[in-house]
Amino acid sequence: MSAHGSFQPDEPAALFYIGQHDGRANVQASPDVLSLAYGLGYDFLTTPITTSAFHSRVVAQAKDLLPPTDTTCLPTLNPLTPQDSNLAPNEGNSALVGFVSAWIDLGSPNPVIAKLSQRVLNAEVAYAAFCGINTLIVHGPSAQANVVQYARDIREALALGPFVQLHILLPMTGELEHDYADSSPLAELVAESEVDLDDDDDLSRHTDLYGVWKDWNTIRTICSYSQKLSLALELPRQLPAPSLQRRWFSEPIRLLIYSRTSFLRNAKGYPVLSKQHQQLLSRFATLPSPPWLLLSDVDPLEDATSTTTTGQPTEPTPAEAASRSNEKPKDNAPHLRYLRHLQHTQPSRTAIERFGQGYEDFLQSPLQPLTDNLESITYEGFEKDPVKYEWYGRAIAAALKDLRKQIQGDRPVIVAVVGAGRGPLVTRALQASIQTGIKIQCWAVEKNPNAFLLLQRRNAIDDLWNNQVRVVKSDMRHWRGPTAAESTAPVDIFVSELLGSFGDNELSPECLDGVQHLLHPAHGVSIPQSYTAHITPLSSPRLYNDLLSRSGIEKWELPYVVMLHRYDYLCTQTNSEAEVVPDVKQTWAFSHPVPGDALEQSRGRAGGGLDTGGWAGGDGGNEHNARACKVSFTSREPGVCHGLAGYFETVLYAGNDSKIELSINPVTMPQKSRDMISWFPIFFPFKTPLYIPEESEIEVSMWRQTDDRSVWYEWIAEVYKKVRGGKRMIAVSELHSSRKNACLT
Ligand SMILES: C[S@@+](CC[C@H](N)C(=O)[O-])C[C@H]1O[C@@H](n2cnc3c(N)ncnc32)[C@H](O)[C@@H]1O
Repeated sequence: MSAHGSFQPDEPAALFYIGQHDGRANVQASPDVLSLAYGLGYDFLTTPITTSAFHSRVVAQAKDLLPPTDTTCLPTLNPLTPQDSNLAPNEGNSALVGFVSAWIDLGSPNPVIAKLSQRVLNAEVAYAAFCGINTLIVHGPSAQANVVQYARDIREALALGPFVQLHILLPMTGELEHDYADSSPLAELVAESEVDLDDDDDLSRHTDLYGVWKDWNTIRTICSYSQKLSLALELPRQLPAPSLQRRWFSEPIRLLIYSRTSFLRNAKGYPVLSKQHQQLLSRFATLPSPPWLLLSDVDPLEDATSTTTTGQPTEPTPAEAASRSNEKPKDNAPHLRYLRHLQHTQPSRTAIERFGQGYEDFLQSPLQPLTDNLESITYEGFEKDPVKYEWYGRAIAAALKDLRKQIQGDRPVIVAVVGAGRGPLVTRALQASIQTGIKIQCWAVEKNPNAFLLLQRRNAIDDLWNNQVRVVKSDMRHWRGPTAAESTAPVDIFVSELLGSFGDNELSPECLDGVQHLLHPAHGVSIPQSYTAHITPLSSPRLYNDLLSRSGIEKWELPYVVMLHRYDYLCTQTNSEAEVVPDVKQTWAFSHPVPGDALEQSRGRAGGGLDTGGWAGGDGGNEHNARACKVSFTSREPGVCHGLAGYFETVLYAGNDSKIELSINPVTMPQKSRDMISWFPIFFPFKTPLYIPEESEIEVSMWRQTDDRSVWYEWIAEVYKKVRGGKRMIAVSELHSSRKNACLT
């Protein structure tokens, strides 16, 4: 393993050694210490930036100034002297992670301490960056700190160097296992001074399960979700509730800190992690850039190597040497070896995880197969789906059996695959005919000229379709259907796959409307018969951050297709198997053929005629495909909503004794179409993240709008806090609209 952590997928995360994580007893990183650490298998080493001499100097300065007599004249800090830091610019520094002094107290209620702390932070960050150490860890705010002031200081420090990366060290829960809150000698001086802590400034932030997360949210919000800011999260021995684990998983954690207390001992006395810890680590290991693992307070270099803190190995005395030769070889780094073992024995990935590797949290514009002609490689991607075509085959077979009973005589059943692509559904239709023994006349209609060529080739191959298929190059809305000479009957079954991640977002309703007039009026079947769109509120700092870094304002007004990976559902419920699942609500539904007179009425308004195929447009001819909804969600835990995750479900065919469905809704997908890989979810972003307090309601309004020539979506969310006897509105998002990027019909 290289000395530098690499961010390649699958590559095990790098590990660090640090001494005491409060930064005071840290081993000073000399070249000797570094090579000893590498020898043990560590990749990086942490180091304090300044010395104890510097600490003493600042404490002395603080004592002189306390209690503050004139708070308008706050202290400055003299520039660093050679005694203040052992660091110097050096090539090896890229393997070091700097610890900003743990004894500062940013945001202290005492103005002298707050100011001195800020000056120390700036001096240390600037000097570390000057020396080439750009990865720096800063302790989170103390229990008494003003978090807003703390965050403001961090924001200033982030600007001190172009490559500076600050990792805020926070415990996963509010329980103070370490000295997170009160280790600061500077803070201790407050007690000696006459400045009282405000009585209201209680420590309740840290007794609230989400208190630490709330602090983090304040810090990163004030730092405008800077990409230079991330988290070093310290893991307790007992992990908190799964909901809080999921929340942290969605945050930009670059370092996971395991200290001695995170480990248990197995029967042989070796350090191991609990099952829950292993599961959490496995989850993090699935990330394209897994966090680095930082071992703290374990395997001290001194114990393992007889190394002094200056890095010089000490000679054992003759007596020590004699006794050591009788000992069995000592495992110098059991914690490290154990974590390496876990890294190399991670569970294998699911079908969708393998398929989506490299696409995690990657925002893509949805396909527009109606306006664009797809590439062969895109079709090839669809065709790899192990579930979708199988289910379509079953649906066609079931429909054939049901229709055979309804069709008079023994004429073949007319099956038309509309939007046939390269023909996988044509193959399934022919196979269903063989399997059921029901004769069909098969049509393949495709508007993409390149795919049309391939369809003709496939048809000509004896072993494939053997010229059984009538291949038509046409937009389905303009197809006139089989002529009287070709068929004595209208189409019995239309088979199509025109669905996007949100069901109707690739204009399946508009396309199928345009061909519906060719369907047998009495018993004609559309496969799919219906589809529904679904949403749930999502927290994903990762996606929000990605959008922030993109140019243009239109980026907030578009839905994106994305394989969601680093996110948290804000509203959940428990299913019948006692599993926590997202609360996913339906927005609207479409079914085919369009029931009743809806189509005719719409067309009538538009002045178009059914027999022309397609509609004239512009006068409400597509109004029957407009939709609107208002759905409400409850959030028990606090969070931030960055957008809405969208999904679809479809009934391919529900017949006399079968119901064949596909779903990408995470709640129903395991039962309906597990392992299907053709669709990732869709994501509707919010330009301004919405803070969601605990016990609140999120009301989402959504529209599918049409001006007859195009279709677009609009979305908005309102947040209400439940109060006694009702609810009070506390936030509302902008009204987003994809009209400027509408899908053309
Ligand atoms: C998502 S692809 C599915 C292709 C194929 N059925 C499959 O499952 O692999 C949709 C196909 O429908 C075609 N298509 C979309 N709208 C169409 C229209 N109005 N008329 C004809 N073909 C259309 C596209 O060119 C594309 O080949």
